[in-house]
Amino acid sequence: MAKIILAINAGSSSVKVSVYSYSSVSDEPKQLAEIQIAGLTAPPATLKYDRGDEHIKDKKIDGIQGPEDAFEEILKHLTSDSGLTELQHADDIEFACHRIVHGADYREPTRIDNDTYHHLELLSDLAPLHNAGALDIVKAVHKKVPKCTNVAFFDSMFHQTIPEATYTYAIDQVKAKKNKLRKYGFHGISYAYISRAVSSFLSKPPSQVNLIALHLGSGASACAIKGGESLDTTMGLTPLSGLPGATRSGDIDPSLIFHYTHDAGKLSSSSTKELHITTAEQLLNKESGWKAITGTTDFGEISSKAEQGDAACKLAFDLFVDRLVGYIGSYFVKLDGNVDALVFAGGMGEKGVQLRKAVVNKVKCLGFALDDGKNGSPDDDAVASVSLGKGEKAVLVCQTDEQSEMARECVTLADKLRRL
Ligand SMILES: Nc1ncnc2c1ncn2[C@@H]1O[C@H](COP(=O)(O)OP(=O)(O)O)[C@@H](O)[C@H]1O
Ligand SMILES: CC(=O)OP(=O)(O)O
Ligand SMILES: [Mg+2]
Repeated sequence: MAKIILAINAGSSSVKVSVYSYSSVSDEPKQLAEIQIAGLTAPPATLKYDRGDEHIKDKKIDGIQGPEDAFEEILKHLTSDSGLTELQHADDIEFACHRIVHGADYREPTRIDNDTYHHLELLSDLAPLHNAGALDIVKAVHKKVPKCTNVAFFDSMFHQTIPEATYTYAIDQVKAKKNKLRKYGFHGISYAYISRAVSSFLSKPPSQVNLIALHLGSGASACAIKGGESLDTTMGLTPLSGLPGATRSGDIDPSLIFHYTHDAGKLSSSSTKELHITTAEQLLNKESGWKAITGTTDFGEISSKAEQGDAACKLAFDLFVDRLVGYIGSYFVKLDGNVDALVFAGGMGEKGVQLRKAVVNKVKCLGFALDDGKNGSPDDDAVASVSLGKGEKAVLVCQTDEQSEMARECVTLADKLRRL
């Protein structure tokens, strides 16, 4: 009988869940449905639901308080859809795969039992604004689907191959090791998907493919991928560093926080019993980025207003292009100029026509060039080329899919995860 996997992606502003079935561990999981609640930080949230090729629902939804609420609403929708015959009762779910942003030194997908749960809770201090929401969903699954096996997939896992000189911060090494202060890197589930999908598109094994990959969503990062493995990435100890995001500052001079507010080190009003965040973390993570410069977190809106001459939007747009081309240049050198493709992914990477144009224009000197026609409407496949011709290095758009990456890995590991 077919077994059901739920793959749950708790992002900073959305909860996305895909439903898969599989019969044996040698199967590719088959996607049955995809549902998401987005806009959690800018209510009212929106719910989108697709089953197979059918678009079932797209509506605004009130009263969603956070990720746990969003998940319960999603589960209710899935189990009450009579068209989704494979999932009529929550107990039909064998595995729930959870995207956990910070896994510190976890090196592989891990079954979540009581001990792992508490260990992950302790890690929340390293990613105070990310892990807590995902753990709330783990709790909700435990309550609503007690028979299913919860498995943690870590965003940080893909970056274990980053060399020591790259992941080390130039601070006291005893304190650094004791407190686990180093670059971890995130969006790794997405980069694993991108590396595999692009290698298959280029008809080469991942071990022979070098990429500069850009995951540009509410949180944005870049990654240098060498032979299918992470060589460097822009996020660090937490997802705050590197590129700016919807509400995140990205890299700043660390001294800036002492000039920003005298209360920077005090606990912020968002702190709760489980969550300890300072005013500085609150400001730089939640009240910076596009929201601070333009008043909106929607980069689509920022891009069109920038074109119409809105000064704040133009500043945000140009600032992002500036940071992006800086990292592309740096990673091009780190990869010795052997780059098979520059890959755009994530909401802004996939939909940001103007953004891709501005970035690729600036990195022409590295051998990248865009086909304006293809860039305006890329093919709807997992990977589409938007580059000019065969002479130039490839520029690709990848519709990254963290849920499918987790489900695929879960099927491969199913026997081991069940036995543990
Ligand atoms: N047409 C567009 N052009 C550029 N960016 C867009 C466009 N439409 C949506 N976006 C951006 O995509 C982001 C969402 O990306 P996504 O990867 O789904 O985010 P998340 O981090 O929540 O997973 C939105 O915050 C928005 O800024
Ligand atoms: C790691 C991270 O920033 O994730 P998201 O983009 O979902 O916020
Ligand atoms: Mg995301």
